[in-house]
This record gives sequence, C-alpha cells and structure tokens, in this order.
Amino acid sequence: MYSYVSEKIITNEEVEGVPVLMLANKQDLPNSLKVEEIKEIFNKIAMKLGARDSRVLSISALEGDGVREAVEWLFVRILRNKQNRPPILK
Ligand SMILES: Nc1nc2c(ncn2[C@@H]2O[C@H](COP(=O)(O)OP(=O)(O)OP(=O)(O)O)[C@@H](O)[C@H]2O)c(=O)[nH]1
Repeated sequence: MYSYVSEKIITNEEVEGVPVLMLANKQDLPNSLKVEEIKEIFNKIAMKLGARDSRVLSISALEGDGVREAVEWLFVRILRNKQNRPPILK
C-alpha cells in the first residue's frame, strides 16, 4: 500500500524531473526496516523515474545520524532547481 501510494505521487507528471530523497528514519531502533530493505522497495519505483535524481539515505532523526547529509543533499538540489526549474509565475 505504502509503496503504491508513493509511486503514484512521484510518478505524477506534475513532479516530473523533481529529485526524490527517501529517508530511512529510526535507524537507531533494532527492529527498524533496514536501508537495504527500503532500497529494494524504492528501486522498483526508481526504475519508473528514468533519469530522475534520487537517493535513499539512512538516518536517525532522534540521534541526528545522517541528518546533515540529508539536508546537504537537498540543499544542492534546491540550488540546482533554482537554475533549472525556475518558478512558474502566474
Ligand atoms: N527512536 C527513534 N524515534 C523517532 C525517530 N524519529 C522520530 N521518532 C519518534 O517517533 C514518534 C513519531 O514521530 P513523529 O515525528 O510524530 O512522526 P509521525 O510521522 O507522526 O509518526 P511515525 O509513523 O512514527 O513516523 C515520536 O515519538 C518521535 O520521537 C528516530 O529517528 N528514532
């Protein structure tokens, strides 16, 4: 169900070309879904995204692990987006 919904959202033509960052949170918990398992689910969706820039990162919001890397990944894409996808003024 979850992957069906996220697939419907990120393959929608209105978000075509928009980078996708999937965060595998709660990695500090022993029973959390591991990043490899999440990648397995996500890779099936990523195939439908073609050349879309996408990444799965392991984080723990509680302990802060991986948060900086995630924010930096987004920061770089936001800067690029400003040049490549300027806002449509209505
Ligand atoms: N152990 C751990 N707990 C976390 C982490 N991130 C969030 N939580 C806890 O998960 C609970 C739900 O967090 P919310 O921010 O409300 O997230 P949510 O999307 O509403 O709920 P979830 O489905 O649990 O993600 C809170 O008690 C958070 O403290 C994490 O990285 N590690």
